[in-house]
Parts: sequence; structure tokens; C-alpha cells
Amino acid sequence: MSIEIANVGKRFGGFVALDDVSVSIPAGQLTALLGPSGGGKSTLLRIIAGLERADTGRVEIDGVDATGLPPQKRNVGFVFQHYAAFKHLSVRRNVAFGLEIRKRGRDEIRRRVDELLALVHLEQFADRLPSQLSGGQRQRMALARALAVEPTVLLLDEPFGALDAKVRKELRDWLRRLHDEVHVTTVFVTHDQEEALEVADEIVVINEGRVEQIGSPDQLYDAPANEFVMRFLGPVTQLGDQLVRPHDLQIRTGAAAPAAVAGRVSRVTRVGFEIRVDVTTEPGQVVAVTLTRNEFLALGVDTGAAVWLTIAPGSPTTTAAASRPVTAAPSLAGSR
Ligand SMILES: Nc1ncnc2c1ncn2[C@@H]1O[C@H](COP(=O)(O)OP(=O)(O)OP(=O)(O)O)[C@@H](O)[C@H]1O
Repeated sequence: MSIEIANVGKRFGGFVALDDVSVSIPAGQLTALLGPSGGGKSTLLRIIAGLERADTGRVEIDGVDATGLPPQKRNVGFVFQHYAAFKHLSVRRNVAFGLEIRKRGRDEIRRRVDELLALVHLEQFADRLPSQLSGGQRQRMALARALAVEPTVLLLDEPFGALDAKVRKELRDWLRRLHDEVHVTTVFVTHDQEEALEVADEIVVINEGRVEQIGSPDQLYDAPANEFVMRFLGPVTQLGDQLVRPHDLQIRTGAAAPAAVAGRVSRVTRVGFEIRVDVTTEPGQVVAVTLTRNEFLALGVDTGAAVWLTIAPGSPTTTAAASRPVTAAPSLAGSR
């Protein structure tokens, strides 16, 4: 049940929401559409669902041209951030709804709903009303309802976005496990890079209506296509004109390697299990380095110490597009 999106464009008035977007979503995978707010993720998802019509381009679901098909003919399941349940119906009836309107037999419905409630771990809540569930339980009910009609594709628009951090994390682990059991081709929208990196088989990074990069979490993290992707996927710092992750920098106190950049420790901050060491280089650039506590203790430096910075071999780096002004810091010239 693969999805092919070819050259899709969408405008709202004069505003370009999607600009020539092409993505192949492989069958049976969990794919994340990741990007900042307003980038076009939901619009793309809605176009796949048939809730929005593309101005240009084509959408193919499972080899069939779906570009002009209405949502009900696409066999997609959809879950939104704020799930609208039938308030007066029990959890069981909510999950059964799609099967009832398809006039499935009573025994079949009961069997299928029992299976689904077990799958989302809501068996003991079958007779409650949606208002008697927690937010996380309600979203699991929504997923069970979307899965009830055996969609070829499951589309999730920030399904856990409205929940608190702890519940989100539980649900994302659960979604991963659920997907490993059910294997339905799933596309979910998130603006949370950690969520995408943890859960997805493949990530499509979308920004300002365009695809910035498509790849596995490892590919995106280890080989970001550009500065945007590198910055969006995790913390970065700048050494000279190179963007690098703070934990990919090495600090030395002794004889400098040929490519090492000299500086002084300007600040040391402990952040949980990590130590953040700011090193101000001679041109006055403040470079952030993160070390484990043991690495920091072994290094034996403190504020004011003269050090040399190198980028650990093999680390992902990108050249900063425009060299940003370096952070203002007192000049260290001549103070070594
Ligand atoms: N029906 C509409 N009419 C006009 N503009 C719209 C409409 N739907 C979306 N847009 C605009 O298109 C752009 C992309 O919106 P979209 O919802 O796809 O972004 P998103 O990446 O999903 O963002 P978020 O994470 O905030 O939901 C936004 O600037 C939005 O304001």
C-alpha cells in the first residue's frame, strides 16, 4: 500500500503552501512528516486523505490514481490532534461505528472490536463514555476506530500533540509497537524531531512548502542535506564556518592537532548528566561543547583555561550558509 506523491502544488490565495512536492512512501512503513509550524505538513496529509485537493500533481495510493477520489473511496484512516468522539456512545460503540455503517454482521463487529480494544489496551474501558477516559486513552480509542475498517493507509495529524510530555512519550513507544504488530502503511505529522527520530522508519523533512530531505533517522542525523535539516534535528554550534553538533567537538589541553582552533573556556554549565563547556575562540566566537561528566572530570579544566578544539573525525558538519555574526565576547587576543 505504497503512496506516491508526484509534483504536488497547493496554494491558498497567493500563498504557496506546497511547492512541487514529490515523495514516495513505501508500503508497511511508519513515515513521519517533520517540520516547523506552517511548513505544509498537514496540507500534504490532507491531500493524501482527499480532504484537500492539490492544484497540481498526482497522488497514487497502492498503484491507483487517487488524485480525484473523494476521501471515502481512498480507504484511509485518519486521526487528528483533537479527536472528535461521539460523546454519547461508549468506547465500544465508538470503535464499532465504521463497521456498523458498513453493515457488517453483529458477531463480526463484536469480534473485531474486541480485538481492537485489546490491541490498544482498552479492554477494561469498553463500556465507558469517552469523557471518562484520559487524553491518552481517548487517542488510543481514536486509533482503534481508525483501524476498525482496515484502512490501507493510516494518517495521523499530530495525534499526541495535545497531551503532556510523559503521556506523549508513552504513546509514541506504543505506536511503534502497534505498528510493528499491524504493519499498516502509516504517515504521521509531527513538529517534534525527537518524536520523529524515535518512532519513524523514514522521515520527510518539510519546510516552507518544500521537501528538504527524505531519509531514515540515521541518514538525516548523520548526513543532513543542508543547514536547515541539521539545525532542525538537534542542537548545533558553529566553529569557524562549520556547523557541528556540540557533542562532536573534542577539547584538548595539551599539544594542539594541526587543525585545532585555540580558545579559552568561558563558561561551564551542568545540564543534567551532561556538562556544557563554552569555549571562546580567538576571533571571539563562542563555541558550545557538550561532554559527559566523566569526560569533563578527566579533562580537568575550568573557566579561563587555554584549550584547543577539534571536530571528532567522521562527525556530520555543514558549512553555515551565511557566516553569522559571532557572539559578542571579550577579545582574547594576546591573552594566551
Ligand atoms: N484552508 C486554508 N486557507 C488558507 N491558508 C491555509 C489553509 N490551510 C493551511 N493554510 C496555510 O498553509 C500553510 C501550511 O499549513 P499546514 O497546516 O499545512 O502547516 P503545518 O506544517 O501542518 O503546520 P502546523 O504544524 O502548525 O500544523 C500555513 O501557512 C497555513 O496558514
